[in-house]
Amino acid sequence: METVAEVRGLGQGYGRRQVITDLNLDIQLGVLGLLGPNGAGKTTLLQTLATILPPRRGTLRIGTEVVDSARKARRVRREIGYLPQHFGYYPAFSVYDFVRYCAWLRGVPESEAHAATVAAIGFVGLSERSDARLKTLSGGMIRRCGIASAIVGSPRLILLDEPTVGLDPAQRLEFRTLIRRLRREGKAVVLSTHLVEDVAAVCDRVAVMADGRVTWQGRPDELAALAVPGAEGDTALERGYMSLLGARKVAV
Ligand SMILES: Nc1ncnc2c1ncn2[C@@H]1O[C@H](COP(=O)(O)OP(=O)(O)OP(=O)(O)O)[C@@H](O)[C@H]1O
Repeated sequence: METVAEVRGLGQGYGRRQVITDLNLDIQLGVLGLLGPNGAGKTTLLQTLATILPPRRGTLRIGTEVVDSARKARRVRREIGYLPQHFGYYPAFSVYDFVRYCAWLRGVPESEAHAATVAAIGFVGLSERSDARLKTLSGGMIRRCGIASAIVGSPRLILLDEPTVGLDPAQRLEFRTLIRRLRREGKAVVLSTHLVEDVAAVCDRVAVMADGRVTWQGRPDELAALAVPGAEGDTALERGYMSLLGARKVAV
């Protein structure tokens, strides 16, 4: 399986605070779920992969490029789509304006920007609302718009930080359909979430983070198989995940 991004020995932090320590991760084609308790470092890792935070230690490789300078970060950014947990937008922008602006930020060439914008808006099913102002859209439509902004220009690596927060059940099902389509189109998607059901529904692999490290990696069925008798959780995957977290607490 082709590796789209690779992190080796990553150290990351804010000021004097160390948040990620010696983290190693390979990101391959398909959908990787990133699970972990609050504060584990998931957002910090996604921001590093998005080349927003330069690694303090270790290396980040995107495609064939080792990203060790601002110039190289700019070069690979075209290949990366990032949807932050709380993404900002101008409420007066239309859907089209917003996605086109994101295409410009990503460096999509001007000659391709219109077609790329129209395609991304079509992908998330918002073509008929293309001229609607963002302030008139529902929360679910705003999220879809955010996904359009992350995929415009067809990046290979798509990083989604808790994209289903606040969505109703029907919108979450729609979201899963979009993720499955991205997988079919040969993308590498990293999905940070607290919703184990989303991982069970769409992820090929799971990485569990705790205290700034990846503490477990494998397939969802392998995570489910870690469940110990009497483990908390409503689904097999939740029971496996809770057992892993419990085991970690005992081990520390
Ligand atoms: N800008 C910042 N300045 C200082 N500390 C930060 C900053 N951003 C995050 N942190 C700290 O870094 C640690 C990791 O945060 P991060 O947001 O990466 O975790 P997370 O796994 O995404 O958490 P959550 O599930 O709550 O979103 C936390 O202890 C957090 O308080």
